[in-house]
Amino acid sequence: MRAGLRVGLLGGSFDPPHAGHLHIAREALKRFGLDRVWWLVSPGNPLKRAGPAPLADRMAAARALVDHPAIAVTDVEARLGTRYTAETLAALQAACPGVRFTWLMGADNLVQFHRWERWREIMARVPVGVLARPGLRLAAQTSVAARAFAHARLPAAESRRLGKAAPPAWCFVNVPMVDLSSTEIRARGGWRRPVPRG
Ligand SMILES: Nc1ncnc2c1ncn2[C@@H]1O[C@H](COP(=O)(O)OP(=O)(O)OP(=O)(O)O)[C@@H](O)[C@H]1O
Ligand SMILES: O=C(O)c1ccc[n+]([C@@H]2O[C@H](COP(=O)([O-])O)[C@@H](O)[C@H]2O)c1
Repeated sequence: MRAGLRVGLLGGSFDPPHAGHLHIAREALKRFGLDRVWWLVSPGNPLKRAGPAPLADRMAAARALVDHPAIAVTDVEARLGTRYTAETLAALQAACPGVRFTWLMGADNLVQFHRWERWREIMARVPVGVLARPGLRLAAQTSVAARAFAHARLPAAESRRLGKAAPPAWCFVNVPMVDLSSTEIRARGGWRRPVPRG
């Protein structure tokens, strides 16, 4: 992989993937000055008790949805055997020296970011790009992590510098919002989990 390539990592359960994911991935490419976005389809969020649908189903649905040449769908965490984001980043940085990774997330995840394993290490490893999500813009910007790293916040007007900024650096961008969530899609039966056999 080309040294200096700027890769945004959008981790998620994608249970199921939806237009909101695609929207923020496209916005992140533009707003944060990235060359690529990789979706990291998670084997399972360490903070969620209920397991998601099988990884193969979520990967297939994500691949069917993504239609952009700079956005790739990956099962990197399953391949690396990592579950926590801090571990995943350490392994990716060791495997791809020279690639500049940026962690991407919706505003909801910044609200609870301080509960993630070794979250300060994540901030020290990579720039973090946060994208607006309906109803969560204020909560994100006043969250524990936002306050702890107020000194490392890049103004939205300079968001295109994020992809090559030295960490710690984070930026919140107020992009147009898509009001969709996997929870809502599951609740209306829009994602059929395979029925377990036996
Ligand atoms: N509509 C959206 N707007 C902004 N960010 C989003 C949106 N949907 C998902 N994201 C972000 O994408 C990443 C992966 O999200 P995830 O796969 O958990 O989807 P979700 O819709 O939030 O799922 P769930 O409802 O099950 O929590 C997270 O960082 C999340 O904040
Ligand atoms: O590392 C952690 O402690 C941690 C805690 C919660 C969520 N994450 C990651 O955040 C991403 C979004 O998770 P989710 O389930 O909200 O889609 C996904 O990549 C998870 O692995 C990571």
